Amino acid sequence: MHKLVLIRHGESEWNKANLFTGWTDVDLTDKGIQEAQHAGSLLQEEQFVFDIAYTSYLKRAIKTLDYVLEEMDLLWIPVYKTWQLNERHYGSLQGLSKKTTAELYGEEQVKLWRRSYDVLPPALTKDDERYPKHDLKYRNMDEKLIPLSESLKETIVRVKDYWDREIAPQIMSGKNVIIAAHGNSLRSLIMFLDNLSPKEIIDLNLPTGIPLVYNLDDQLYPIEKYYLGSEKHIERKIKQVAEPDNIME
Ligand SMILES: O=C(O)[C@H](O)COP(=O)(O)O
Repeated sequence: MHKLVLIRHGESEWNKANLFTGWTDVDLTDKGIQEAQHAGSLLQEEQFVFDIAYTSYLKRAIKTLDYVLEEMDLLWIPVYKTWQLNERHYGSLQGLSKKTTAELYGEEQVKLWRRSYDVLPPALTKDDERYPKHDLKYRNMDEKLIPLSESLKETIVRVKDYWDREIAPQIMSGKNVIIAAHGNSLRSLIMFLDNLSPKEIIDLNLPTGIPLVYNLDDQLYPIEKYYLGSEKHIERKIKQVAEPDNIME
């Protein structure tokens, strides 16, 4: 049996402000730091040990992983960063308030943008300052791969490609892996791990900073999965993510 742990980054500045974030590189809030540290201490208490870690190019996920590994005294393990684990690109919604967007376009439309499998958020144009090519991090990236907007469907393609090439072989070879990433890049991973349908994925919402543990068989099919932490607290956090009006605390 193989163990895999997924963790969505702790609360970010833009989670707190209720803004569409996507590839915008915003920092953790103090609460987000505490969530990450708490996740690390839970994993430590439960005697998890990791051999290798993966994260995105975005500091909210990178720092979450760092706080987790620091709590576990595992800062020395190899950490691989990739744009392929970045949050789904939210196109020209990035920077807009989720609440105001719902008032302008209606809650149904916002739910489609946020949770449907294949509805694309409105795209950026290449002269927009939010276009990733203007960001140093992506300067060596093949322009054909740089998104102007992504639905979950597109996000899954790049997450699955990285999973198949890099992560799955490490797990198969016996390594314990932790992945610190984002609400929708992790929903993508979960969609293919759990073999969810486009209808089933709509209702999956990931809380910030809570470790999700998978026990996988030799073919990497899930045998069991569970969140670490108090059930009531986790349910409340999931609800906040699911309902736009409750995202603000
Ligand atoms: O990019 C964002 O705004 C968040 O990380 C995820 O947002 P969502 O829960 O609205 O998809």
